[in-house]
Amino acid sequence: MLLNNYERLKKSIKYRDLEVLYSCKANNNIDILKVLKEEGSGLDVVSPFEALLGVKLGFQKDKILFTGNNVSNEEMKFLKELGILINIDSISQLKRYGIMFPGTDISIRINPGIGYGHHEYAKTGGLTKFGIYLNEIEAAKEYVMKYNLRIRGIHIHIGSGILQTDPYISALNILLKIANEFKDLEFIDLGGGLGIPYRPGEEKFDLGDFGEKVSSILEDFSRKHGHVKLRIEPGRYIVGSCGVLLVRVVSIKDVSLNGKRKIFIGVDSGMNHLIRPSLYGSYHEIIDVTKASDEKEIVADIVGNICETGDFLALDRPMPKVEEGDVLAVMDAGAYGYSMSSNYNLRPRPAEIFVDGSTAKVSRRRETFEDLLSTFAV
Ligand SMILES: Cc1ncc(COP(=O)(O)O)c(C=O)c1O
Ligand SMILES: N[C@@H](CCCC[NH3+])C(=O)O
Repeated sequence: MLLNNYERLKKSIKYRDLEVLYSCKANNNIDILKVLKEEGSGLDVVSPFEALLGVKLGFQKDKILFTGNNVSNEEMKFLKELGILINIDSISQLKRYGIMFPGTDISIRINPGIGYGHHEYAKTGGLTKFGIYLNEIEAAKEYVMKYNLRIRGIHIHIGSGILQTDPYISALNILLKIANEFKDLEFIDLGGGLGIPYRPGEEKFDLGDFGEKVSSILEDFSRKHGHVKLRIEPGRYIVGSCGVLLVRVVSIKDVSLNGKRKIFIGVDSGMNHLIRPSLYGSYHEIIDVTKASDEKEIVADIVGNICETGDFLALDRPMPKVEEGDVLAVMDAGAYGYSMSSNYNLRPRPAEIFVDGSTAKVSRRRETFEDLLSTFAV
């Protein structure tokens, strides 16, 4: 499934010079990273350790791009020493970079003024903290001249969980207008954000339409202004459908108050392992894999073991008659699941199992109490 998603996306864009930089914030499972590296993928990284991990795993350095936000001078120094290109996110960062590393290469993240995403929090274009705004470009050019910097690429990333092509085309057109103002650009980076259907019956992203439109715009641009490489930075699209979170039902509460009945299916996991439902109200399909039939008989909230009322994996969900001890599979948990998990309530994270055909291996072992204790100054 992983390779299918990767290949399908790559093949949909016919433009002759395409580079895919997998966005490893979606899922940093080491076996996934190894597979994608073997396929020739590059890496979109957003923190010094993501960059270091990419280098340690053997990703080509010139295929790793660091797109940080509120980046400190210490972090920039670390990345420069590692040999990773920095995609500059603000005028402040550009100025500080120029003083520290005059005469070197950069890329620039532009905020095209429009943002899209599956939730307000998943929009990164528009009035957000991300990127250099269109009305800051003149100032950016001045710093580029002053510090003799070379802009190798320009970049946008307008948001995450986008299911239509149009937002990409609007943003790309804005970016390409600006591209004319920079000489000898090596790449145009369209960012990531391609969505996947989470709900039954939800429409898929029309990859054919996306690929065709993006390719034709880029071909046209290259003909008029000289050749540029196209980069994209998908995360969710590649890994979202590949992951399943397995949880066990430990306790069922069937109660009523003021005439309203409520069934709580309590599991041994929660927002500490998959925060998307609590944070964005996101929907994940949940299947009782212990039951032979999926016939819906009850409506229940599927809740975790964390001390927060907002700790749920699903609300008012039609389910079969789940029993204590059953295992539930929370589907499409491959993107922003483990990578957004935490030790809240001092609960260890689960293991990660990498399944390849009929073989399975532990990619990351389950955390222990000793792991949690190891950072305490006891
Ligand atoms: C700069 C950048 N590129 C790529 C991505 C990947 O996004 P997605 O997983 O939605 O494809 C993100 C995350 O939103 C990002 O911040
Ligand atoms: N973490 C998000 C989206 C934001 C991605 C990072 N900018 C999700 O689960 O959908």
